[in-house]
Amino acid sequence: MMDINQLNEHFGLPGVLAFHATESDLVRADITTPHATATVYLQGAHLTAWQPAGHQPAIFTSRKTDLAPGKAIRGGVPIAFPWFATRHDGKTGPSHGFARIQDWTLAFAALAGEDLHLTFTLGANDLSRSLGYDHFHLGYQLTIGSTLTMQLTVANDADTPLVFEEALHTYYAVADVHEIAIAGLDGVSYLDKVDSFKEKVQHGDITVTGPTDRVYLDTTATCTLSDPVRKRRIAVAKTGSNTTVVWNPWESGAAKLADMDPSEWHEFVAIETVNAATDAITLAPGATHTMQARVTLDELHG
Ligand SMILES: O=P(O)(O)OC[C@H]1O[C@@H](O)[C@H](O)[C@@H](O)[C@@H]1O
Repeated sequence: MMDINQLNEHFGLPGVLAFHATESDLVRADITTPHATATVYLQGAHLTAWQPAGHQPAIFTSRKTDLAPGKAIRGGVPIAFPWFATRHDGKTGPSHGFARIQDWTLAFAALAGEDLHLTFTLGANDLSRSLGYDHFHLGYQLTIGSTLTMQLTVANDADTPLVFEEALHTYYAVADVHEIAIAGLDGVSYLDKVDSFKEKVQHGDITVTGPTDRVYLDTTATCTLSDPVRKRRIAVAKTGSNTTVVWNPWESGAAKLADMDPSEWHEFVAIETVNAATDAITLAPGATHTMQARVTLDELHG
C-alpha cells in the first residue's frame, strides 16, 4: 500500500484531493470539488461525508465511530461483500463481510469536468482467504459532485460460480427520523427482520415509528426520502440491484451499538442498495456484475 506521501504525489490534486493519516493510521482522502465536499477512507473505500454546495451534509457518520484498522466505521457508506449482515452458510465471519474492514487500493483519481472520479480495487488477501474467498476482485468507482454515484463491480476469477451478497449500506442524514417519509416501495414485499423475518407487503410510503430493519426484495425502484424539516428530498436511483434495505435501530437498537451515541439514532435512516437473500448473485466463472446507486438532492416544496 502506498504511504501518504506517495498517495499525495501520485493522486493528489491541489485544492481538490489530499490524503491525510489519522491518529490511528487510517488513510483519509479529503475532497473539495467545485460543487461538493466529501471524505473517503481507504479502509473499506468508505465514504463518510458528502455535502453538495448549498446543502447540509447528506451522509451521516457517527461522532462515536471507531476509526481504527480492521474496525467497521459506523455510518457513511459501508460496502458489504460477500455477504449481507450475518453469514448464512453456518460459518463465522464479520458482519456484512470483509470488504468494509480491508484497505482498498486507489487505482485512479481525476477531476473530470466538475466531478471527482475515484476508482478503488480490492482483491483476495489473507483475511478473505481465511474466510474461503480467494478468486475474485472488486472495483469501486465513486463520482463525487453535486450528484454522488457509487458503482461496485464484482469479478469472478475462479473456475467455479461465485455466490455473493453485496450492499452499498448508505446512512442518509436527516433532521429527525420521526418526520421523514420514503416513497418508491409501495406494493413491494419485504422480510421484516424485527418481526422474525416475516414476509410482508409495503403499503404506501415508509415512515419510521420503531425499530426498522426491512429487506425489500425484487425491486429496482428509485427511493425518494423526504425530509420536511430540512426541506429537502434525497433520491436514490439504482441499477444492478434487486434488493433495497431500510434500517433504523431506534433507541433500543442504538443502545446496543457501542459506536453510536445514544442521541444519534434519529439523525439518520439507512436506505441500502443491495443484492441479498433470494436476490443473491450467482456469478459464472470469468463473469462480472455491476451495481450502481446514484444519489441526488433537491429542495422539497410545499
Ligand atoms: O452493525 P452493523 O454490522 O454495521 O449492521 C447494521 C445493520 O445493517 C443493516 O443493513 C442490517 O439489516 C441490520 O440487521 C444491521 O443491524
